[in-house]
Parts: sequence; C-alpha cells; structure tokens
Amino acid sequence: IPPRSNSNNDNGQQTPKTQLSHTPSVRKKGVKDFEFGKTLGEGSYSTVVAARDRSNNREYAVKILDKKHIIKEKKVKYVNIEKNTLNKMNHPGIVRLYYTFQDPDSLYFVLDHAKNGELLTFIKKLGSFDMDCTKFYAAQILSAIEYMHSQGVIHRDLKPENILLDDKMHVKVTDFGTAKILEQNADGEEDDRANSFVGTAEYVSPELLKEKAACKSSDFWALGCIIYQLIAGRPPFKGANEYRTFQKIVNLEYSFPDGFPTVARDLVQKLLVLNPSERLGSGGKAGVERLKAHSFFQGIDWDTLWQQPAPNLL
Ligand SMILES: Nc1ncnc2c1ncn2[C@@H]1O[C@H](COP(=O)(O)OP(=O)(O)OP(=O)(O)O)[C@@H](O)[C@H]1O
Ligand SMILES: O=C(O)C[C@H](Cc1nc2cc(Cl)cc(Cl)c2[nH]1)c1ccc(Cl)cc1
Repeated sequence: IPPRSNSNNDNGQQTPKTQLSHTPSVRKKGVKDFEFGKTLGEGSYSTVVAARDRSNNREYAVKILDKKHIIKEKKVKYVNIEKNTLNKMNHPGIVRLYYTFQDPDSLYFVLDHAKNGELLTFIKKLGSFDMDCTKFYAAQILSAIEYMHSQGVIHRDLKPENILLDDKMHVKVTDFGTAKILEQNADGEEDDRANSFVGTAEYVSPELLKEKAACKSSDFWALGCIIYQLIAGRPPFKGANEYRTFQKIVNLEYSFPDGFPTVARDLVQKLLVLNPSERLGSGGKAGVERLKAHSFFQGIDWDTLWQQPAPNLL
C-alpha cells in the first residue's frame, strides 16, 4: 500500500483520514522534519533559529513567529507580504524561502542560512571598506535591487542590517515584510507608487517623507546611503533624533568627509537626489543600465558577478 501522505493540515491538526485519490509525491514539511540548533537572532515579532533538515542534513535559518503576538501587533499583513514576496524571488542575492508551515502556536519560514550575518557588523568592525570591497558589495546589492524591481517588488527598507552575508561572503538581501508588490493595472502598466510605509530613518527617501509614497527609485536612494556608509563608516543623514534625521534628508543636508574618493562621491551625488525621477537608476531598464555604467563600477563584470570570489574584507 503506498505510504500515506501526511494528513496533517496546515495547523498540524489531524484531519480525518480521507483516502486520497493519489499519494502526493512532495509532503508538506513540518516542525518534526527539522532539528533546531542555536538562535541566530531575535526580531520584534520573530526568532530566527538555525535548523537542519533531518532527511538531507541541509542547514537552514528558520524564522519563527508567534501567532498570538503577530495578531496582537496587527502584523498579519506584513507576514503574508513577506511570504508572498519571497515566494516570487529566485536570485543569488536574495535570501531564498524554501518552505512555510505552521503549527497551533507559530508560523515558520524556512530560509537560506546566511552564515556571516549582517553587513552592518562588518562596517562596524572595519570602520570602512576599501574601494574594491565597496564596489563589489555595491554591485551585488544593485544586482539584487535590479532583479526585485524586474519582479515588480520594491524593498523599501534596504539598510546594512537587512543585507546579510553567506558563507562565501556574498550578499543575501532579506526582510521583505515591508516590501511592496507593484500591481499590474489594466493596461499592464506598473502602478509605480506604493503608499504609506516608512522604513528606517537614516535610509528613508525624501519622497516617502514628503508624499508618503515610495517608488523603485527609493531603493536607489537607500543604495546611495549604503555606499556612502561603506566608505565613511556612517550613514550620510544622522540627526540627534528621527525628526532631525528626516529634516536633513528633505533638505539634502549632508557632506563628504575628507578623502572620500572622487568617483564614489560623484556616484553618491547622483543617487542622493531629492527628485526621484532625476535619480541615477530611475527610468526603467535603461536607467539601471546607466547606473551600472557609472565609472564607480569600472572593472565590475556584471555577468559573472555572482560566480566571483568576494574580495578579502580584512
Ligand atoms: N536568513 C538568515 N540567516 C542568518 N541570520 C538571519 C537570517 N534572517 C535573520 N537573521 C538574523 O536574525 C535576526 C532577526 O531577524 P528577523 O528578520 O527575525 O528580525 P529583524 O528583521 O532583524 O527585526 P525586526 O523584525 O524588528 O525588523 C537578525 O538580526 C538577523 O541578523
Ligand atoms: O500562505 C499560507 O500558507 C497560509 C498562511 C497564511 C497565514 N495564516 C496565518 C495565521 C496567523 Cl495566526 C497569522 C498569520 Cl500572519 C497567518 N498567515 C501562512 C502560513 C505560514 C506562513 Cl510562514 C505564512 C503564511
């Protein structure tokens, strides 16, 4: 007799043993399929734990969310956005979602385990990156942004904490709970403005602060802030509090430290532009090609970028 499929429904309750017309080949994974290890980190609504799939010894990072907490904090929408967005993504620079499942108390995202943690940790440890490292990481982040935009997704909260590094020290962008999937309107045009969500103060774009609407170009603003930070060791806009930071952003109040490389300065000045449609990178595919052609990226081979070894950071 063929083995029974796991007749547990999503929340792990036993459903009556109905005779299936066929035994599905792929069984839904559940908690029992994994051996959980050390905690990798905590979020406001989540705990991320290292786990090994018992059937093939593969290692993952499992993001566990408490259902009661999610409901109480009204985060159900964000969790479902994270699931739906990650499910659309298939790119080496974006953390991969393998499975989702739930049990009576929790929701589970089974993700790539980015073994080297957050890019922010390395910025803090090194103070700043040399130009080779800055170019490599900026290029990998741009490659991931280009891909997610091609899938109609705006990240909206790009920052060094959300840029993880895998065991090859390659970029893995994460945290899509606040991403925006742009709807295809009637004539297949992408509605290009997403509404009402504010990211992390230092990386928020001026259009989000002024018109409450982010667009793909908002991710290029964040890229400008990240490139500045990789070189200067701190983000360009940082006030004593969030309000002061927002003021600096909308007034474009920032300056370059002495010794900031000229070619990097030129690129940052073309990304940190108040008007999103004048920002380098905006204007669809052609805009991104113009950004990738900037002399800052000289020497980057975009076609083999993900096969190259990461430059030595230390
Ligand atoms: N795929 C992963 N691989 C390795 N570490 C991860 C992974 N995802 C998250 N982490 C680590 O776990 C911690 C918690 O991540 P999580 O996404 O749950 O919350 P967060 O986004 O950091 O916090 P918040 O939800 O408040 O924004 C993070 O600090 C991150 O360093
Ligand atoms: O798409 C699915 O499979 C269905 C569910 C949808 C879903 N069921 C939920 C139950 C609760 Cl209590 C909270 C949230 Cl956010 C919930 N989201 C689901 C299950 C697991 C995960 Cl990680 C996300 C969404």
